[in-house]
Amino acid sequence: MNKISIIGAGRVGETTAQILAEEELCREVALYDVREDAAAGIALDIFQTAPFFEFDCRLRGSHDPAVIAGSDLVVVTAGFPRKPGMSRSDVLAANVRIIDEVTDHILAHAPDAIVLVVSNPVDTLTYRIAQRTGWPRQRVFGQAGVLDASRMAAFIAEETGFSALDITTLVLGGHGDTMVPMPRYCTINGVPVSHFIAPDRLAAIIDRTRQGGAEILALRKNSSAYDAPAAAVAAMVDAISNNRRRLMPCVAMLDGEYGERDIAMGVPCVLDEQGLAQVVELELNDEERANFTQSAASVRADIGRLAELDH
Ligand SMILES: NC(=O)C1=CN([C@@H]2O[C@H](COP(=O)(O)OP(=O)(O)OC[C@H]3O[C@@H](n4cnc5c(N)ncnc54)[C@H](O)[C@@H]3O)[C@@H](O)[C@H]2O)C=CC1
Ligand SMILES: O=C([O-])CC(=O)C(=O)O
Repeated sequence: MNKISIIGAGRVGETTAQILAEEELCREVALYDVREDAAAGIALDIFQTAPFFEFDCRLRGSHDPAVIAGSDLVVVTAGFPRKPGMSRSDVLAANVRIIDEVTDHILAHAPDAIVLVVSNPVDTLTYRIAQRTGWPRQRVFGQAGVLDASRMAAFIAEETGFSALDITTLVLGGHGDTMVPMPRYCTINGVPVSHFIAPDRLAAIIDRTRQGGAEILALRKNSSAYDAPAAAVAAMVDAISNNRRRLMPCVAMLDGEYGERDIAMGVPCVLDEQGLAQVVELELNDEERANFTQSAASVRADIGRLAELDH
């Protein structure tokens, strides 16, 4: 991939830029932020790590949105993070204005790009960008489940003592308290986690996963999580940039899959160089189905607020 832009050079944006450059996932990373000179300073600072991390990817930052021109992929990390005690939905009204402005910059300067949305509430803002651009779901999708699954994997590694490398997890649904961890699909090198973890301990891990973002927020206090979120974004970018056809949970626009339509939420998808190549439909059991439906209802409540915010 030639050029990847990051809109919003805050904590998640900056950390993502560093990983994309270090891993040489493209030839150029462009950073755009409304804060005067901030993106330029961050790009320069990261480029000056090139001799240490041995990369020759270029970085450029600006408060002129034209810096994103010609991007193959745009990562959207602009917007307010929540503060302790808030839900992600509490920043919807503030962030939808930012996201609309950002979308117009993408339409104007990067009309052929794939858009990877990170800003919260990510399901609703992915939906918003899909609506405003009118682009197919293949090119507009969001990051949530890759991060949520990595948290669940960390908790399982702590609980069992097994290497995090051997743990596979899956989290679907909206990126909120109603997210849907899928223990039936969680294994340690193919062995179901239920073989190693008692039901009450597994229930506690599921609950902790649902609260994973709030746990970091409560500890960091001045910011929400950004190291693992940036790594999750970079993993998705790597799948796209290297045409890997990886199976990853993505915030995808649904068109009847899982019984839902006109909504964006987390489902397993195949990522390749075109973006979101395919939504994979799993057979859900009764409990998973009930949880997924409840999660869809909560995302839909936020999507319903978009119309009110337009007035
Ligand atoms: N989907 C996910 O899994 C995750 C989502 N997030 C979300 O990502 C967003 C960013 O989080 P942080 O980087 O921690 O916040 P931050 O406050 O460090 O950075 C946000 C950046 O957006 C910029 N910005 C604001 N309005 C803009 C505009 N109109 N155009 C361009 N840039 C603009 C700000 O100047 C700031 O630099 C938040 O909404 C947060 O909730 C964070 C972690 C995980
Ligand atoms: O918790 C937050 O607000 C940020 C986020 O989405 C996460 O870390 O999962």
